[in-house]
Formats: sequence, C-alpha cells, structure tokens
Amino acid sequence: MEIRHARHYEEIERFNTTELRENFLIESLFEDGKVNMLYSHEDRMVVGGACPTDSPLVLEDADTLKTEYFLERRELGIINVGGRGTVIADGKEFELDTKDCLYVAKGTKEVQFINGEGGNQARFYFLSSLAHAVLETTKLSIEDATPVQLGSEEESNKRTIYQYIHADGVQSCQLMMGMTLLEGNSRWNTMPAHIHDRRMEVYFYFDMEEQTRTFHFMGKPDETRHLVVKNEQAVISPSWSIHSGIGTGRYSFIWGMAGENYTFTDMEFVPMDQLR
Ligand SMILES: O=C[C@H](O)[C@@H](O)CC(=O)C(=O)O
Ligand SMILES: [Zn+2]
Repeated sequence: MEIRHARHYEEIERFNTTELRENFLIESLFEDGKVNMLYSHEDRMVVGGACPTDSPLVLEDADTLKTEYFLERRELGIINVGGRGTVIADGKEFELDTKDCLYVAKGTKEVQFINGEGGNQARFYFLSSLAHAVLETTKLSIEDATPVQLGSEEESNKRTIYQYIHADGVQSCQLMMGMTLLEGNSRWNTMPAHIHDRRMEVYFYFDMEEQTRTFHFMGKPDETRHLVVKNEQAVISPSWSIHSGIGTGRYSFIWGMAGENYTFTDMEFVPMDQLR
C-alpha cells in the first residue's frame, strides 16, 4: 500500500497545488476487483476501498504492516457506499446495505469483502487505526445511528451527522466514524470550522455527480489552503488543520478520526476573524 508521511504546517505554507494534493488528497480508492489502501503516518491511520466483483477480496498486507494478520494490532470501521454486499469476519457474515457500518475488532484473523447479487456493486470504504483491546465486532445500520442536526438553510449548511462508531455508539479503542448528509441545497460542511489537536481526521466525499467538485479547505486557521476534490476521493486532515468544504453540487461525506481523545465534542471552534 502507499505510505504517506506526516507533514509540518510550516512546510505546507510553501507547497504548490501538486505538492498539496500529493500529500493530503487520496485520488483513487475504488477499483473493480481490488482492495486499495493507503497508510498515513498521521496517527497511523489506514484508509481503504474494497470493490469486490466476482470473487471475494481479502484484507491483507503483511509486507507493509509486518504482522501475521491485518487486525493483529488494529481495529477496522467499514461503511458501504455502494449496493448491497457482505463482509465476513472470521466466518461470521454481516450483510451491509448502502450506508450501513461494521466495526471489526482487533484480533479478527480474516476479513473478506463480497459483492451482493444483482443491483449495484458493493463499495466498501474503510478506516483502520491502532487498537489495544479486543472489543465486539458490531454492525450498525444507518437507521440505528445517532443523528445530530446541525446548521441551517439560511447558512447553506443544514446537515445531519450520523455517528456510528463513537463513545455513545459502537465501541472502539480510538476509531471514530460517521457520515454527514447535507439537506436540500445546503453545500457547506463544518463551517464554522474547528480543529481538534488530539485527533487526526479523514474525509471521504461521495454521492457526487461526475462534474461536481468539492472545494475542501485545510491548513492552520490563519493559513488556509484548498483542495479540489471529486467523487469518491478522500482528504487526510492533520490535527493542526481545519477541515471544511463547499460543493458545486450535491455531496455526502464520511468522516473518521483517530488519536488520543475519544470525545466527539473535544473540538475548538475557530472564530471567523481568525480565518485567513
Ligand atoms: O470532528 C468532527 C468532524 O469534523 C465531523 O463530524 C464534522 C462534520 O461532519 C460536519 O460538521 O459536517
Ligand atoms: Zn473534525
């Protein structure tokens, strides 16, 4: 898998567009019949996409992780952004419909991704972070996730945040994962912006038309940059960075975090007059 090292915020003050994209944008996760993964040194998060076709796909990369099996020292969160499919964790089958989530515990020796029959192709987006304890492998469908309403139509940021893996939901060691759906013509996410110095975050944008682009804002609050993002691309957000975006059309996104503090509300809002 591709490896990305962590970057200091002082470096990115000098980055051009290509350097910014090479370091923080993940351009292609989904490829038919493949599992694509990227290892980020930001809290050692693995970002991946599994797109099974005729045969099952297995989660593995012993060469990179240097462990006997993938989840020997890690936990995993999966959200299906395609048609129906199945994940098998050590022989136990979990059917995942669109926007359903599965947490897979540390110690699980084999994880397989299987495409559902008929309908749209299953597309499993996943994140894996380090884990210190064996918890319970748990499925959570979108209907059972905790919805949090934020924003307003007036500010073009009316959205519902579905929290799946977090302190009051599916339990994990440090991984937090959920999904944000924008309502009507709302196009802004996470504005007012925030940072959380104790956690990194990964954004995965999806449900976008081919020509739609999201302008994702990153950087220290007083030194912002942007990335132009298209459907099914992801952004790595270091703990010093804001993460916010506006779309030229409809989009949804999956956010995931890893790091020290496990409290969703451990975030500092950035006053508007600090943004540059
Ligand atoms: O730390 C939390 C994450 O950035 C997301 O939950 C934010 C988000 O989905 C939003 O405001 O739209
Ligand atoms: Zn955040």
